[in-house]
Amino acid sequence: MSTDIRIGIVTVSDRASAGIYADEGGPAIEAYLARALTSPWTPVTRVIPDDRKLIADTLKALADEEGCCLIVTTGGTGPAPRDVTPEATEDVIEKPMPGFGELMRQVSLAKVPTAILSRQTAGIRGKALIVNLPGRPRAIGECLDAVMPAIPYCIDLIEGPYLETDPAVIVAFRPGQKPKT
Ligand SMILES: Nc1ncnc2c1ncn2[C@@H]1O[C@H](COP(=O)(O)OP(=O)(O)OP(=O)(O)O)[C@@H](O)[C@H]1O
Ligand SMILES: Nc1nc2c(c(=O)[nH]1)N[C@H]1C(S)=C(S)[C@@H](COP(=O)(O)O)O[C@H]1N2
Repeated sequence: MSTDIRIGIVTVSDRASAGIYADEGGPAIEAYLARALTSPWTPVTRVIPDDRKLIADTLKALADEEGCCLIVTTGGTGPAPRDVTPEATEDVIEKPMPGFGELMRQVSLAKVPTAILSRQTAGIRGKALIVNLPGRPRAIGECLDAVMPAIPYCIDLIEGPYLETDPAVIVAFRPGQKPKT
C-alpha cells in the first residue's frame, strides 16, 4: 500500500485559464479536501481550457504519470458547445461509475433547478478515481458532501492509498468497519 497520496485538481474553464477571472474552483476543491482528509496528501493542480483532447491528456498524465489516486475536475459539464469535460472523462476511463453523477445531481437539485443541466460523471482509470464537478464554485461543497463518504472505500477497492477523513467533516463509510466518529 502506497503512503504517498496525490490528488489531482483540474479546473476546466476557458476564462479562468485565460486569466479573465481568477480560478476559484481549484482552490475551493483544495480547501475542501484539506478540511476533509486527515491523511497527508499533495495536490497536483491544473487550470486548462475546455478542449476535449487537452482535458483527456491532462487526466491521463495525472493518473498515469503523477500517480494521483483521485482526480477532481470542475467546469465544462453543462450543455454549452464548449462543455466537454464528461466526454473527455469518458475518453480516458476504463470503468464508468454512474452513481457519482446520479447522486450529485440528486442532491444539487434540492439547491438549484438547473442541477439537471450538469452531465457530470465519474470513472476509474487504473488506480485513479476521476470525479467531475460543475463549474460554479459553490457547487463544489454541495457535490463533495454527497459523494465524499464513499470515496475512501472506492480508492481501497482500486488498490490505492488508505484515505483517512476527519469525522467532524466527513464520515468515511467502509463496509464491515465501524465508522470512526
Ligand atoms: N473556475 C472558476 N472560478 C471562478 N468562477 C467560476 C469558475 N468556473 C465557473 N465560474 C463561475 O460560474 C459561472 C458559470 O460557469 P460556466 O459554466 O459559465 O463556466 P465554465 O464553462 O465552467 O467556464 P468557461 O465558460 O470560462 O469555460 C461563471 O460565469 C463564473 O461566474
Ligand atoms: N450543486 C450545484 N450543481 C449545479 C449548479 C450549482 O450551482 N450547484 N449549477 C448548474 C448549472 S447552472 C449548470 S449550467 C451545470 C453545468 O455547469 P458547468 O458547465 O459549469 O460544469 O451545473 C449545474 N449543477
